[in-house]
Amino acid sequence: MTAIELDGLRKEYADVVALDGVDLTVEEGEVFGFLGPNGAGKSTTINILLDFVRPTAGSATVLGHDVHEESEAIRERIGVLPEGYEVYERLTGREHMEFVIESKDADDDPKELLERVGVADAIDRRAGGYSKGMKQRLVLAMALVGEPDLLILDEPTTGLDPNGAREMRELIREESERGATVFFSSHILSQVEAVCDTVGILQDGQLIAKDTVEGLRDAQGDMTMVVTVGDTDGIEGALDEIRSLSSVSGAQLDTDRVTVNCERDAKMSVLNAFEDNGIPVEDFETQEASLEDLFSSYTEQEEVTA
Ligand SMILES: Nc1ncnc2c1ncn2[C@@H]1O[C@H](COP(=O)(O)OP(=O)(O)OP(=O)(O)O)[C@@H](O)[C@H]1O
Repeated sequence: MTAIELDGLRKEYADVVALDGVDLTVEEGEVFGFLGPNGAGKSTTINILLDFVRPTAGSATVLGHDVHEESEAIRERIGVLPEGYEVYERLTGREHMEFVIESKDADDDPKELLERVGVADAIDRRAGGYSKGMKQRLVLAMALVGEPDLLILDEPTTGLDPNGAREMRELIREESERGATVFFSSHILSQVEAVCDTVGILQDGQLIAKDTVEGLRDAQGDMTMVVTVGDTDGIEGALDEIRSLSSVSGAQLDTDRVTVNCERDAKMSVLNAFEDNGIPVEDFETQEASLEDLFSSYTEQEEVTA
């Protein structure tokens, strides 16, 4: 069974098209990172999954259930950290947990879950006095109640300090190891890269890429090579030849290091071009595009072709 299935999902708000025909499948057990610039439609998608917002057209299922017709069945099996979550100011952390445990008919220990998110010390304090990050951790603990089959986390690391962000990554990994599917949106690409099996990039309401980070790199094709040369005499001739290779998009010399932007399979021809022109290669390293580079290259390409 698929964890999430979107089929031709469209959402219009007056004259704004927030989602423009999104097809997406997230398999059970996957850790899926949902990326996109501000206003791309990520929260709208999540709000449709949670039945907070109705789509204009298309359909969405979660764990095989229609998001609107069978929202109750879905609610029992998912855990959610929504955007703009709120806590009850007068209730303690423990009372929040007890409320969710009861409503989900679960038997979790409130303290244990609060320990997992690092706010067990404040278990008997009113949540109104929690800091922003503590509130977020509390809502996350509430999402973990009942070992949900699917966790939907909207920007889970916003508001967390670096330790909190690391703990969040660990928690996502633990939940995934338990067998849960995790679907989370984020702007913090390094976080996504560290934990996701698959990422989807949404832009202007359209899914413009869906792949593993490695797959996106392959599709993008480019990498950077930094070549250290033993001698720069006559290097201009070598650089001209390298720049004329169809698989090379640029080559720059800086003292004894040449930075070459090229396709991933061009490594040997670049190195040969140095040697053929009498320039000894002392060392070289390749730098893969980070998810950040891939993200900007995908979203900028779309802007150019739009
Ligand atoms: N209730 C609403 N009424 C009118 N327009 C809306 C509403 N909600 C969202 N939109 C519009 O739909 C588009 C998608 O917004 P959405 O919040 O889904 O994007 P997002 O990817 O979550 O952005 P961000 O990363 O900034 O949170 C935007 O143009 C936004 O202005």
